[in-house]
Amino acid sequence: MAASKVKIVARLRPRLPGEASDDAIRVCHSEPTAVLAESSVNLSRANTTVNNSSSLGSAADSSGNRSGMGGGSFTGIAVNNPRDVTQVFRFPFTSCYDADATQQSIFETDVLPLIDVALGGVTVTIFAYGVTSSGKTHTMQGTPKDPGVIPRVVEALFAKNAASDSAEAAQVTVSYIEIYKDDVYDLLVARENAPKLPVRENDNGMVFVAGLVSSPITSVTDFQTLYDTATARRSVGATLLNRASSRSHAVLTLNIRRVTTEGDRTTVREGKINLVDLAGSENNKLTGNDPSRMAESSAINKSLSVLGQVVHALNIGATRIPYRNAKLTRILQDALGGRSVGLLICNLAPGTKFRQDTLNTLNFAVRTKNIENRPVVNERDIRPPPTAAASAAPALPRIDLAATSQALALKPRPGMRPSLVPRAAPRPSGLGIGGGHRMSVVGTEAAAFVQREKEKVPPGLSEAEIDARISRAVEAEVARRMEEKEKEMAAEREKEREREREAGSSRHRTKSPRHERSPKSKERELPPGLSPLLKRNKDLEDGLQVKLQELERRLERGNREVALPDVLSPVSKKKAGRAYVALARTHSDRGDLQAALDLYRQAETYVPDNIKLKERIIEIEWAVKNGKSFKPSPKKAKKGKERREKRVEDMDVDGPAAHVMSDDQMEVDEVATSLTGRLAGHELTNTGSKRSLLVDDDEMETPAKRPKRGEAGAKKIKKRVVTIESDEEEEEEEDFDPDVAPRKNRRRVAA
Ligand SMILES: Nc1ncnc2c1ncn2[C@@H]1O[C@H](COP(=O)(O)OP(=O)(O)OP(=O)(O)O)[C@@H](O)[C@H]1O
Repeated sequence: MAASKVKIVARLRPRLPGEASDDAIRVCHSEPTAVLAESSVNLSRANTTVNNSSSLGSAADSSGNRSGMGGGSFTGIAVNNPRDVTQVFRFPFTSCYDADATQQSIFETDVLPLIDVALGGVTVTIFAYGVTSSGKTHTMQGTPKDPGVIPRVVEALFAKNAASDSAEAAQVTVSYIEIYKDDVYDLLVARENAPKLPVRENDNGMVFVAGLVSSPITSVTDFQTLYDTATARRSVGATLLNRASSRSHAVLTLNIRRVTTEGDRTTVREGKINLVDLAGSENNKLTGNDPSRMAESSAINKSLSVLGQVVHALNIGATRIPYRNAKLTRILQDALGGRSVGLLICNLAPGTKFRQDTLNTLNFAVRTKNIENRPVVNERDIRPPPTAAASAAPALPRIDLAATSQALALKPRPGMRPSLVPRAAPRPSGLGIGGGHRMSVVGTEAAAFVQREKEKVPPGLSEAEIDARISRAVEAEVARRMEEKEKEMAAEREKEREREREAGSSRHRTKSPRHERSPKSKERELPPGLSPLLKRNKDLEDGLQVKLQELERRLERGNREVALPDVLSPVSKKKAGRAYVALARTHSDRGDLQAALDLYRQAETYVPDNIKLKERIIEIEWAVKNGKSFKPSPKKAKKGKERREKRVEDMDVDGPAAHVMSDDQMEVDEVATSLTGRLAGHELTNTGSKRSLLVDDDEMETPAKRPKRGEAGAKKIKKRVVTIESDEEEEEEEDFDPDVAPRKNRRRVAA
């Protein structure tokens, strides 16, 4: 099949009771561009664009329109620039729905055509994206009186079944998962019995959730019963913005198997429809989240941020797409640059309060628009044609035969049933579970197993029943072998620990207790990005130890894609983000906008929720794309800013005012040095103070030269005066304001 771009539609929900009425966000249907200002921005051209030339165009009138500009017409979403009322951002969409749009119209226009695609053997993924309370669940699930996309898809599927020849009716099975705090749960299983399910990848690069129930349904009523029970299990909670806010991402999958006969050719097609209701990105200031909601919120925001990174990586043609950084993106891998046909419904909430979130959503949408998938038709010929009884057989619970066959490394042989799914070229993957142990058996052995199972099948069974039986047997066999392997690996790990204990006690006999854990041997095991940080810190704090163990576990599992932002504490992330912003700013001042953009994007990976940063990225992207220069808007004066001088002389390094480099400083230091090869920008300390890094290397205390924390004895450091800019506000989110210019050489050191 030809490449297919993800289709994007936008839907603006109506105002809810109590929401102020304003026109910050508008849906335009074929609106003459003559009424939109020249300075408004067309975001289709430039992914994300902002026109900095505020001198163009006139102020918007009360309806947001302007006069006297250009020709043509515009269909899409118009958003007033929150920072400059003379500008309008325009996001063109072929399909966009305003507050009056009905569920029926969205379904008929954009969803219904995809059902035939799935019936043709292709995977279709429809997902609802948007800020919390923007109407995602309303769009996907709806209400009993006004059902959304999910119930309508099922209804349409069975309506098509009823209208077609019974021999060609689709057999449908359903699975339903939620991803809550980055763990996957089966919603078709009662919550108390639902374990966290592992996400696995077979040798063909197909990602699947292991152990997931897939239930057959034969009617809309069947589905509704199942769906209502499962939906009630979904994690929902009240926030200030939404009384029933989804605290998880939910993915409902309809597996569709269809047998068609044309002449003497009988074909089985297996399609899928993934219906994804994402949790909404959250601004904790607006949601008023308590600590438990905050934890959920941070998991939600992190996974959505990874989704944004995946989309960005696909857009720039990166060699590494960070699918593995969140379960959400692993599971949606096929829909993002994979083999499925995609539809993204961008849900938007009206009003100034949501304007920035709306811009973020639309920015994401525009990036997603460029993603190209390569849909694959999952079909195979069956000879001889099945009997009528076989085709009309009721659907049976199925497992992903393709996935399990792959797990068993099945090689189709003459006479064997070919795989249902086309084979892609094997992709290099991680080391697999257990540091290189693959959960597979030798092909011939597996083939022999299936052959034996086939021989056990009593005569007279339908094709579907034979499939189901073999699938179940294969599944049981895989589970048995995996269990065996787990046991073997556990025994190996135990032996390894035993060896380590023995080695440790022999070291203990020959060395002092201080050398019991050799830092050197520890460093060898660390991922390359982390070891320099730890090298400087002999006494690892407990939290870091835990993270380190987690990293080691991940490495053991073969996940090589551990990103630095995953392992830093929130404070360190903030500081690392600031360091990148400071560097970006210096590049931007020098006019190297591309480098600045890359650095701002790096900063975004550390502080994905920072709105000002997002705005800055949008602005610079536009400037880069259009070859324009970039002038940041002048920095607003900050309240309460004061300079104070700290006299640091003859201090005991263990004293409260001691100038000791913190772990966090080291991390920032590391980021800054690794980026530039020398120190630049600001060094940020735990106290919220900043020191310029634009100093000669030999002026800087390197960690090696610094007195060690906790070291006995009052070591003195050189008498000097350090001028430190300190500002309590600096720890606040606003401090990421990309307009903060790097202060030149704040640090004056007097010998
Ligand atoms: N098109 C619409 N028509 C009428 N009401 C709507 C519409 N869209 C959303 N709503 C209402 O807005 C509120 C929030 O919608 P919903 O729960 O679907 O948001 P959400 O994006 O799923 O939020 P969260 O991410 O927090 O789960 C609900 O009360 C819902 O009924």
